[in-house]
Amino acid sequence: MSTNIVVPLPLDFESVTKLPNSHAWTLVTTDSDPAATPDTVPVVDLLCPNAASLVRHACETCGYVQVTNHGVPSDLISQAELQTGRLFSLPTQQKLRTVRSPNGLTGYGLARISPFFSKRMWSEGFTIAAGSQAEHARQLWPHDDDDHDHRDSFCNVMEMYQRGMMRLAEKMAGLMLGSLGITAAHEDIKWVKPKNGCSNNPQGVLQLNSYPVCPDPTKAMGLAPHSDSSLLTILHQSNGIGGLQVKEEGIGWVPVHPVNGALVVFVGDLMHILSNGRFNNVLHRAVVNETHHRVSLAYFYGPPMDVKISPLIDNHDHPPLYRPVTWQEYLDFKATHFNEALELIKNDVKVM
Ligand SMILES: C=C1C[C@]23C[C@@]1(O)CC[C@H]2[C@@]12CCC[C@@](C)(C(=O)O1)[C@H]2[C@@H]3C(=O)O
Ligand SMILES: O=C(O)CCC(=O)C(=O)O
Ligand SMILES: [Fe+2]
Repeated sequence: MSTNIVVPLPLDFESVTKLPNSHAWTLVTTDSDPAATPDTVPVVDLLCPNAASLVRHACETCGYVQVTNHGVPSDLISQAELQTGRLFSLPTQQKLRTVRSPNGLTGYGLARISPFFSKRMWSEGFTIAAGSQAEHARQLWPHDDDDHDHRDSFCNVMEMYQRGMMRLAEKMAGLMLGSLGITAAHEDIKWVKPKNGCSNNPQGVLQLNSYPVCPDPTKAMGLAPHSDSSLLTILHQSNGIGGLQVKEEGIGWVPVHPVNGALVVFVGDLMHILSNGRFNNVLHRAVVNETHHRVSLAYFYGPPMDVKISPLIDNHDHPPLYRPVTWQEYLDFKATHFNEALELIKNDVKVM
């Protein structure tokens, strides 16, 4: 006997003129409170000689940093944003051909954290991993003629974008870990710089997010508060259209305005574990607006799926806070326990 699991689908946003009750959250403040502006916006030029210590400071305090001179061509980023906009502007029926299966990783659908909230989010997502763009593009554009061109340009751009992101992610991982005195020579993180032909490679997952224009942004939530499960996440957000916010201790939700040419790098849960709690896996969310369709491209970088991650800086004064975990195990905890996942892998603290 087969069980039919019903996957909740994103709304057909274009056909909606009034915020449905299913999507109405209790007041989401979208305006930035001037008092809630951080003292320093962490923007680091990666060509600057003291980039590593600036990155380290940002990771320890804010948990994110905006990087410039990152080496990813601006033209490639614009192309990827354009292709993302084009994908989400397809008719709903066409996007639904690639809908993510209940236990699947890739394809079109709601944010995975949706089941943890009683209200729906005002967004749709599309996940790409390990070359999945080719199969999805065939489903999205199945015909020859014009479809063929759309298919090719989508696949080429997404492939190049993932390659650029992987390169930058490796650079950022090296900088972050190096700033803590952990180098690639360390036995436990040899996979950060894999040798040619080595099969134990780091993994990348590309998540395309779309936040359609919303009739009542003060009551809608684009993407609910979460931290990322990755080691680090590289985010590009539409130029000039804000929406990303981070939670600052003692302040509240603070906007992260897009900086022209910069990419946002978040400390993920696995980096928080590796750094034995020193790097802040910052809580963040996305809010929506009434006039502009916003897209973002989030690249999640993590270790090879079967590699155990455990705190690398521990000493007598700071015993390891967490027990070893693979990315896959951690994603499974996250899928069942969401923001409590880290608690599940905490070592018992013995109170004397
Ligand atoms: C590698 C991954 C991180 C992610 C789960 C996923 O398997 C692919 C989508 C990612 C995403 C994007 C939106 C926020 C988030 C919490 C979610 O629901 O899906 C993240 C996941 C994560 O970091 O745990
Ligand atoms: O769209 C954004 O600004 C945030 C996206 C995000 O946090 C994510 O995809 O994990
Ligand atoms: Fe995120």
